[in-house]
Amino acid sequence: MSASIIDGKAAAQALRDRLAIEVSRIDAEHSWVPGLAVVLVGEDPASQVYVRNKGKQTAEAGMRSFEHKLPASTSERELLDLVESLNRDDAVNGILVQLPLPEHIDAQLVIETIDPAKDVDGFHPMNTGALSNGDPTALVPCTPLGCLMMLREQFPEGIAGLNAVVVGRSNIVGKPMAQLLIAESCTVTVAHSKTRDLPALCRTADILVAAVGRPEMVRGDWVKEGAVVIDVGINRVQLEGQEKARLVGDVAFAEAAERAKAITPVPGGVGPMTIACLLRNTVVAACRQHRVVCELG
Ligand SMILES: Nc1nc(=O)c2c([nH]1)NC[C@@H]1CN(c3ccc(C(=O)N[C@@H](CCC(=O)O)C(=O)O)cc3)C=[N+]21
Repeated sequence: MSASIIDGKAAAQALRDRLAIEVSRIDAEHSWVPGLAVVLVGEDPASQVYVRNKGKQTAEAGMRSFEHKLPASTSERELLDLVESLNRDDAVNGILVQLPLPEHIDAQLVIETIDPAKDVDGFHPMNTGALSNGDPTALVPCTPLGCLMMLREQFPEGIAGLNAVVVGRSNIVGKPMAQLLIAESCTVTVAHSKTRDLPALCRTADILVAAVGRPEMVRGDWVKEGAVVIDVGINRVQLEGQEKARLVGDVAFAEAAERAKAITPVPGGVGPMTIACLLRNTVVAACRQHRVVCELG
């Protein structure tokens, strides 16, 4: 089998097109547009590029974008004060504080200070709890939500009853991905660094999600024939004798593509969908805050 390549860029564009239509409808009917605040502490160049892309795509969808760039020396108290002022700002419907934060700042405390109704990352315990309770009003973390949207497209007959293996148990991807798949009635196994015979476990997966942050760790012979493979990894690897770093996923793409039915590439797979889902969560959050109906499902 030779896999079809799941076009995350196109899927993200299609979602952003729907969002733009919804935003212009809201503007016409209610005279407001959703606003997203992104907070970046420190000057990590990769993070800066990523924040710039988010700002651009937010504006392209007709939404308001508020960027707050703070120096790495910002104190925890100053950051908490900013978050609290964004919580009170009616023009701000979604708040994202870019992670990781400098070591002198307690990231969990910052997350718990964000108003759960504006927590478009879905990292607040109120939202993680709601997701694990199967509460449809939970704001769901963007990366797993994007993965689920792409998975659904691959299975017109539905994913209920399929075996899903999630490799990685992080709070931002592995755990919420597992919760979403449980809610979809998959049979879910979460694997991690202590898992015994990971290759054999992965070979049981109809749906294989790799979210470990180790370049090309998942090999081709770990993939069941006809499986759908979602590669969440975005690893920058510096090749000898080459100037620019190359982006690779957590899956050895060429090998896996020989056995999978479909697979996401890196770049151009999960990453673009993550940003589109952030915008989607912002529109959904804004509609709830204004108590208007949102036509995004
Ligand atoms: N509070 C918080 N929420 C996040 O969602 C969050 C965060 N912090 N910190 C950083 C990570 C990273 N992340 C990415 C999203 C999209 C791409 C993306 O679009 N990548 C492109 C390639 C970009 C490139 O070329 O570098 C792609 O995969 O095609 C990458 C990385 C969200 N994160």
